[in-house]
Amino acid sequence: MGSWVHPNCDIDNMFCVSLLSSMGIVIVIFTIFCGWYLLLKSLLRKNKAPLPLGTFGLPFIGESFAFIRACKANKVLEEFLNPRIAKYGQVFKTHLLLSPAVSLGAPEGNKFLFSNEYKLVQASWPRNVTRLLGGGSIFSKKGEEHKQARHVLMAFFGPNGLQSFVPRMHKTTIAHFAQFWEGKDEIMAGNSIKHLTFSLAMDLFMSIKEGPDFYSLQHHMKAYVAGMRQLPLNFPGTIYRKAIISRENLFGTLDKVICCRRKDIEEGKISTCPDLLSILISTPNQEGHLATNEEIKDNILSLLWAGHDTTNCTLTVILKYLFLNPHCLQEVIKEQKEIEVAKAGALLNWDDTRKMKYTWQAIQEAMRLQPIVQMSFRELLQEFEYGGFTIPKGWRLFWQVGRSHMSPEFFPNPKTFDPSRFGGTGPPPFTYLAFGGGPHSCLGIEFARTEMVVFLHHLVLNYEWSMVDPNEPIAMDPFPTFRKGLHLKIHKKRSSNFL
Ligand code: HEM
Repeated sequence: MGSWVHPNCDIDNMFCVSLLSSMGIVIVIFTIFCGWYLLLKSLLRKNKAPLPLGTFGLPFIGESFAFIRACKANKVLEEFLNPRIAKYGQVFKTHLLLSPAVSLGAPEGNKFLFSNEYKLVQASWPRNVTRLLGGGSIFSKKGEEHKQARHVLMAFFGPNGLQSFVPRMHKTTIAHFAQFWEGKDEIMAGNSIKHLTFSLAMDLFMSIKEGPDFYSLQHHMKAYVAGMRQLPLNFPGTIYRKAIISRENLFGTLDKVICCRRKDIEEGKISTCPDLLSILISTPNQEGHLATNEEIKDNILSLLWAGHDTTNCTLTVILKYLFLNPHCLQEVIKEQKEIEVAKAGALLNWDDTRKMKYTWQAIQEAMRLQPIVQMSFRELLQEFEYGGFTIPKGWRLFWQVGRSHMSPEFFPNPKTFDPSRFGGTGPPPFTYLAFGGGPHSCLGIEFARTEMVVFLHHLVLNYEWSMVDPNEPIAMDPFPTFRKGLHLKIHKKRSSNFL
């Protein structure tokens, strides 16, 4: 009995057979090719140094959770680095924040990394951060473009640029103490100092004093900065989405401020260097180009982000170490008194701040014991060999600020707070990295140094302080933050010369 067959069925069957056999051929060719490729790769690898020891951890997540947990607990060295160094050696591989990564060791690894910027490695920030910083930001620039951006910003952040702003910093600091510390016997120092460093940035970056623009920027900065610590989940209701919206709101205010300033400069109503904004508007890069509004906005936001919490967290850490080491505090007071006597009531200037050598040593020592920025990443531009290992292109190098800070070889009695380590020629090169190193080292180091010594000048001459809980724990958020806000008892020693 003949079966009923659709007239198109034979054609379909033939088509299926030929499709299957073609696919079979493709699969066979693909398999041969892959086998050949793997064989070739393994033959080539035989002549190459091996990959560093270490583990990539879980699929996709890698060792990110262990790393983030150690960072948050302020125990990167003890809980993440040291166990791996003990197991795998100074150079080891891991998998962090969605990418294979290698730690090179210190100080040799630091030297290697910083001297190969632009050549073998380049700065690399996670996508969640670059999306919020914007393409015009110095943090997003690579190679030649980075050099150009840095050149323009140094017109403000270099010693020559900053000199004229020191008396203004001192004045704002005095006003801050009068508003927030005067008449109090207790204070949450973390909040107060955060407000001061924000006020200084507002004033020196854009000449914005407390008022509607100040409060609007302060409000939106909070949500913006919170987004930097999130995965880039851009959905309604996520912290990341809120940060993106805040960036747009911040841009709204900045647009208005930049527009007014351009007009004032064009009409000759204002000098071209009363603050960072005017300098950015009027300073061409080495190729003669002026910055666009987008670049100016991206950079101002980036600098507010990079310079605000870093400096205020550092100041709180210093207050702790000076309180716990009264003999060092006495040295700081002695130095500041000598400067004050010589000033005879005038506001501090640049030269005064450079005379505050012991105070600066105490700040550096506090940052040795408690690094503020914990680590950073670089992306590998090409494969290279280091320490007997092959490091493949596309992996990331991650360096840790504190890796050599506790080494007795470079810092004898490493747990002791001893500012004099930074006297003379200071620690050996590439062992102390609180402000990074190489072409991407901290752009704001002189700005931060000046803010901090001016703050300490006023504080130690006018106030005594004690920590309500000397064991108040510090969490990394992402910078060292006292869990209770650094609760201090304060006592005014005398009425200030300036009040
Ligand atoms: C005590 C306070 C500060 C600490 C501990 C600190 C630390 C650092 C570190 C470790 C780096 C290097 C990051 C890397 O290599 O990937 C860096 C870079 C940077 N810092 Fe700071 N910083 C501080 C204050 C500031 C201030 C006040 C500003 C500006 C207002 C600033 C702006 C920058 C910028 C723009 C970069 C990137 C430079 C570049 O890529 O060329 N920092 N900082």
